[in-house]
Amino acid sequence: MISRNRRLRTNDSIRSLVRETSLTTNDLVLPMFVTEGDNKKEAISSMPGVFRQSLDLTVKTVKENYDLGIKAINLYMKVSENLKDNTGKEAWNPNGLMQTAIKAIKDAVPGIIIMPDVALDPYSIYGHDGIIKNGKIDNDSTVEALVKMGVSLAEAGADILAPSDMMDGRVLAMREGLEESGFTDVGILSYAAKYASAFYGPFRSALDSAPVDNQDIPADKKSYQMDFHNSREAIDEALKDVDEGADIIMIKPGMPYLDIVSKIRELITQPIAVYQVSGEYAMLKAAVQNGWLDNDKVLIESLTSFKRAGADMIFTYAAPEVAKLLNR
Ligand SMILES: NCC(=O)CCC(=O)O
Ligand SMILES: [Mg+2]
Repeated sequence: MISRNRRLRTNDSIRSLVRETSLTTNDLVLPMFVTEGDNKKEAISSMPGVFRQSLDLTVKTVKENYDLGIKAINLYMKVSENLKDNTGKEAWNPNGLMQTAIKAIKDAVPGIIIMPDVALDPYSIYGHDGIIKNGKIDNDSTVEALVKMGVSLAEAGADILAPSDMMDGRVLAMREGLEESGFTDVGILSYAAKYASAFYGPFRSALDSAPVDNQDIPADKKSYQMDFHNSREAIDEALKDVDEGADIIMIKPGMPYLDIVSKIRELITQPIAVYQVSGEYAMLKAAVQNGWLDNDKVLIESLTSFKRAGADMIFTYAAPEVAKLLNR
């Protein structure tokens, strides 16, 4: 034998020398759930270690995580039922929870990159990302609403808008809305390939935002989120969003969709984000709680696999504990 691959695996030093990818705190984006009120910290049972917090505690958590090296957060609001309707208009209330949260966090931690979620589902009585017309999710009126939401979040101080709704044409409309309002430096991270996935279950219970059971409206999000049987369609979605002005492209969920990450990596030059979604997080944590998997090892391995597939940044609920592991 001339070639022995094991030579370069002999010890830790040689392995680190030939390492092709590595995970650092620079890669991490922390998704956070904010709820109304003061001094509130509510556990989310299907997401061990993740909490819905009122804004005062959220600001503290952001500060702690910034000091650990986490430079970006992705925000989700849980608003009360009486603020929800079919238009989602609470989403662009200048004094709404999201707008207030962005201002308070920026004041306390000016260096943090705030990437608010842009979608109507937390504000929709139907739990859909769009406005319902004649029993269907109406694309174009939803896009108009999303532009209003996006501009209002930019006014509050958002750095990068993160539209997760999967309506067609919303990236271009949002880019134009931002330009016209003078927010030329506010970026767009588009959820370009977001699949209709069963892995979002724990997230929807965290925000109480699942599509409601009502025979007059669609029971699922399959008319706008992607069919998980497809991959060419994901490429088309990503290329379109790049053409429409997206600065960063998101692929979601993560672990079951690494083939998509790898394909899109070959085709675009823009940074790619991947989301380790609530169901992936829940799955790992459940096995850890049973003593079946080693927490630290599976977290690092699963997140590193996103980097290997081609991701530049990773949205993960485990960001705080992973940052601590990486800082050791
Ligand atoms: N825009 C956020 C989601 O759709 C769900 C994420 C998750 O399941 O973690
Ligand atoms: Mg699209």
